[in-house]
Amino acid sequence: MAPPDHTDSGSPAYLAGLLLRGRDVLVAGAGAVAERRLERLLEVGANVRVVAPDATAWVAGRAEEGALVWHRRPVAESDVDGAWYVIAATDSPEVNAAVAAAAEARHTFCVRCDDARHGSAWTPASYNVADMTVAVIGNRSPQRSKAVRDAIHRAMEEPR
Ligand SMILES: C[C@@]1(CC(=O)O)c2cc3[nH]c(cc4nc(cc5[nH]c(cc(n2)[C@H]1CCC(=O)O)[C@@](C)(CC(=O)O)[C@@H]5CCC(=O)O)C(CC(=O)O)=C4CCC(=O)O)c(CCC(=O)O)c3CC(=O)O
Ligand SMILES: NC(=O)C1=CN([C@@H]2O[C@H](COP(=O)(O)OP(=O)(O)OC[C@H]3O[C@@H](n4cnc5c(N)ncnc54)[C@H](O)[C@@H]3O)[C@@H](O)[C@H]2O)C=CC1
Repeated sequence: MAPPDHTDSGSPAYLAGLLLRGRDVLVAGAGAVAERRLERLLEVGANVRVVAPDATAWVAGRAEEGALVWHRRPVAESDVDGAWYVIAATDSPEVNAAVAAAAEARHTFCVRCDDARHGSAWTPASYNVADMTVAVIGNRSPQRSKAVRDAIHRAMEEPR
């Protein structure tokens, strides 16, 4: 089910703060995009399973030290079983579509990195400081969200 393209106010995404500590998260694909999202998932303590034939050196390193589990093979629909949250970040639109469909069938939120409208969650541009996270989300406008996030970051650092 595709989200609406726009609303009368704000992003079409409903922002929620997911508490993923100790919860199972599936990341399909282990390239640059997956890596960017994995950093934060590990910071918040999610139990991450990565499924991908190849991974970046950073992902392989985190797997080696036990920070996440890396299954070195193509993803299967059954990998979605048990996950609270899914990121479909392979470089194959067909594979991402199959992962997103498996997540939809299980009522599990899924970010589809190649075709956001056919996923059920989006990743904000974020910034973390002490016990505070700033997250900005637009309407498939990551560059604009990044710019707003950076502006907020600068404002937070200005002396009062
Ligand atoms: C909708 C969303 C869904 C989601 O993936 O979660 C989405 C979708 C898509 N992004 C695409 C492209 C790029 N996205 C980035 C970067 C970021 N993308 C992020 C979020 C989101 N991206 C979600 C909500 C965004 C919003 O607020 O509106 C950020 C903020 C967060 C993060 O990724 O961690 C992060 C900045 C992180 C930071 O710097 O902190 C770059 C690189 C860059 O900018 O450096 C590029 C390549 C250059 C370009 O095209 O701009 C494509 C086309 C893919 C294709 O070609 O196949 C799609 C697909 C589509 O729109 O359907
Ligand atoms: N949403 C966003 O912010 C952005 C999204 N993209 C999209 O994300 C996709 C991925 O980008 P990158 O990480 O740069 O690609 P990449 O080429 O660096 O990595 C692709 C990953 O997918 C894995 N993979 C391939 N087939 C698979 C399968 N059957 N099962 C499991 N894993 C499989 C590969 O092993 C590899 O780890 C791009 O093709 C593009 O469509 C690109 C830039 C930003």
